[in-house]
Amino acid sequence: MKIAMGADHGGYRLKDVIKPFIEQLGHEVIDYGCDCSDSVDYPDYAIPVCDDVVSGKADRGILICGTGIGMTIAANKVPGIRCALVHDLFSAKATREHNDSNVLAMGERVIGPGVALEIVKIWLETEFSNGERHKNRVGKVKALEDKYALHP
Ligand SMILES: O=C(CO)[C@H](O)[C@H](O)[C@H](O)COP(=O)(O)O
Repeated sequence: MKIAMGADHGGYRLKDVIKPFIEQLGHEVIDYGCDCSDSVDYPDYAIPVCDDVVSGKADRGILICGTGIGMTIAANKVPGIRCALVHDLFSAKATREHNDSNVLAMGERVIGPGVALEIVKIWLETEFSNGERHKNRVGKVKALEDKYALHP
């Protein structure tokens, strides 16, 4: 798969640990930065990743900031994005099976690299469930994008 990645200054160190790990798993990474501790704004890094996922340039996205919360809020403003904030292994599997999440967010100030790498592996390798109830619920979430869409 092609995985788009982005981080702010609170998450770039974890991004730089996860990136080679994803490549070792056989995936291609599109890295939108950032790459140093200079203070930046998380929406500027969330949006290019989400744009790639929505357009199909990337299959999935991974976003990292200090808590993962800012990235999650920004990502879920983009129609077509289902971004899950995950800091445990159970949720990594469940959000793929139940929510068909296409973007994963994590907080470098919340979890260590060991857990983060396990989360990434599970999240990349778990398929969306075929269960009708999950498809129905994701469909209702998609319908919200039309209901609350801004009109030009
Ligand atoms: O958006 C966040 C918090 O919800 C991210 O964790 C940011 O990385 C964090 O706010 C950055 O904080 P800083 O004090 O500017 O380093």
